[in-house]
Amino acid sequence: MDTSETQSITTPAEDEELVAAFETCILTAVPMVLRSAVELGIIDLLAREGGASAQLSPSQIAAHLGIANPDAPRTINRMLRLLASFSYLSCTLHGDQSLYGLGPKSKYFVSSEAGSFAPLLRFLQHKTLINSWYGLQEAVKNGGGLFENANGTNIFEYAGKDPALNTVFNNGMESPTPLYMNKILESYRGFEGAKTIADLGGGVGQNLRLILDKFPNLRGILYDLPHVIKDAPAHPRMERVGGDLLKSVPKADILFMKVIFKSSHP
Ligand SMILES: C[S@@+](CC[C@H](N)C(=O)[O-])C[C@H]1O[C@@H](n2cnc3c(N)ncnc32)[C@H](O)[C@@H]1O
Repeated sequence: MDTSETQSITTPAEDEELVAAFETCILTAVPMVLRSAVELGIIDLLAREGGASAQLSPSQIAAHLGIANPDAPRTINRMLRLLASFSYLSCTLHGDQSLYGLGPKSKYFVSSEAGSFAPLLRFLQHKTLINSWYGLQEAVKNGGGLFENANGTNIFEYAGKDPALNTVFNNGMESPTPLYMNKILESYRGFEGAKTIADLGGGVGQNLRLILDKFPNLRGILYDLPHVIKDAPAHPRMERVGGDLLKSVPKADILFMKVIFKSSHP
């Protein structure tokens, strides 16, 4: 048969759409696998032992982590192959052996004072939050909020009653902050000249501490719900005040709010 006369059934664009649609069905696996790789300590291990260019085999990874299960290297290989195919890790083939190292995106999930998305991933992939998504159709049909419908109250009140989730929530908000707040502080001039700033819904003070460190003449008020404020570390120019911003807010030259959204809808 003369292949030059073969008719294309689909266009290249349609082929891409088909692959993208199929990929969507398995996308859930990506943050789930990444979360497990973080929790197992694989991402930190690759940063520590693998360095910028060195790579480790699944067997070496299992040995470093002290995992005795003989099937673990096989499972780790499957996990890391998925993460490599989504550019989280690098992967090199040596014969039939795959070696893995940090990749373009995984550096943002390494534990670091300079900021990490790992705790945010841990929070957003928490069973309590994931479970709420199953109520989306119900919320569309009968109203209410996703989290409220599944858990009887909003995420903020719920965290106040569940200390473990409260910690996961606060860490999830705190840990990525330096990744973008330091960039904002390099160019934003709006804090200059002010004497006081109140961070409303400021979490455990992650943004405010960076702002105060950058502006030594500024004094700050960290304002959040009492169960959040009790875990906020001290800063010499920061007052920590527990309260409800829907009822009252402190007075200050600047009222700062970041990632605050309050809604009774999903
Ligand atoms: C998504 S977090 C953002 C934290 C911080 N602003 C940041 O950018 O990382 C929302 C914060 O708002 C706080 N919050 C929610 N409702 C509040 C209320 N009624 N009064 C005070 N704080 C509230 C939560 O406790 C939480 O710390």
